[in-house]
Amino acid sequence: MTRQELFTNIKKKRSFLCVGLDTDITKIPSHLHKEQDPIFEFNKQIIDATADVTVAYKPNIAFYEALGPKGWESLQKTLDYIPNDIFTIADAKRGDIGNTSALYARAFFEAMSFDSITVAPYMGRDSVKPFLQFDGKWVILLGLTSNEGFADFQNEPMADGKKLFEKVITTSQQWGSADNMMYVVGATRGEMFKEVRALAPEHFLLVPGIGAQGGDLEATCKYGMNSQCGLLVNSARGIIYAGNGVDFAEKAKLAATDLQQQMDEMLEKYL
Ligand SMILES: O=c1ccn([C@@H]2O[C@H](COP(=O)(O)O)[C@@H](O)[C@H]2O)c(=O)[nH]1
Repeated sequence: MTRQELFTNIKKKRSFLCVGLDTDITKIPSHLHKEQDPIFEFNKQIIDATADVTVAYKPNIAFYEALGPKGWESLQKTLDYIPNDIFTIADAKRGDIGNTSALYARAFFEAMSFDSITVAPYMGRDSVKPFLQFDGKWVILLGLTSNEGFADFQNEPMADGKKLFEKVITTSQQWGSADNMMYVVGATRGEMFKEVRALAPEHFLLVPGIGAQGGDLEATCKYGMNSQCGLLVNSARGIIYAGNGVDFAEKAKLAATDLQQQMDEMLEKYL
């Protein structure tokens, strides 16, 4: 999917919502356990309930690989079920020496057909570039993460006075462009979106941290939105576990629609 197609979907749905499919077998409603593949059945119902207000789905791979081969099967079925016009993100946070990264890329872009993958940048250029060799696919580099520990390294000044996340964002622009690279910036980072936008005005940002982590949608949009919206805002637990009974999908739909309506207002205000 191209940047323009992503923006067209955002305008059409008045939404830049990314639903996180962080499906935990211990948290899904008990009535689903009688199904042959409870994880897929849960995801299927979540997708049916939220697809009309959603522009991206982001399964976090940990939730699937923790279940072994059966988890990978549920992931593949989920990916196949997501409508073609919705952007897919493998939140896998991969990255290794070049030949290994090349195989991670094949796993998620060829064996599975995700549109994008999250990549940890800290092994540098040869660990990231293999993911950028696939036409129409995207790398989403960790920039400024949503968790408390972001301050340990990402926000630390380096010898040249630049913070590590600034260095990641500027240097990585030599490897890819706004048409095949995005950055992860947490919704908990507030005004720091200004610093990110000064360095990457055109790139899309994947923004986790809304909902369960208490991130701020208004600040994210005020400081982070660009002329093509430039934001994919993720919520997982806040949507998929909005309910825990037989009506879990309806509750998820309400939570997703509530967020979409706030996004509609943000688009009106800041785009
Ligand atoms: O900085 C980051 C990077 C990734 N994540 C991931 O996003 C979701 C957030 O889930 P919620 O339930 O909406 O909190 C999850 O998959 C994280 O691994 C992040 O939170 N922060």
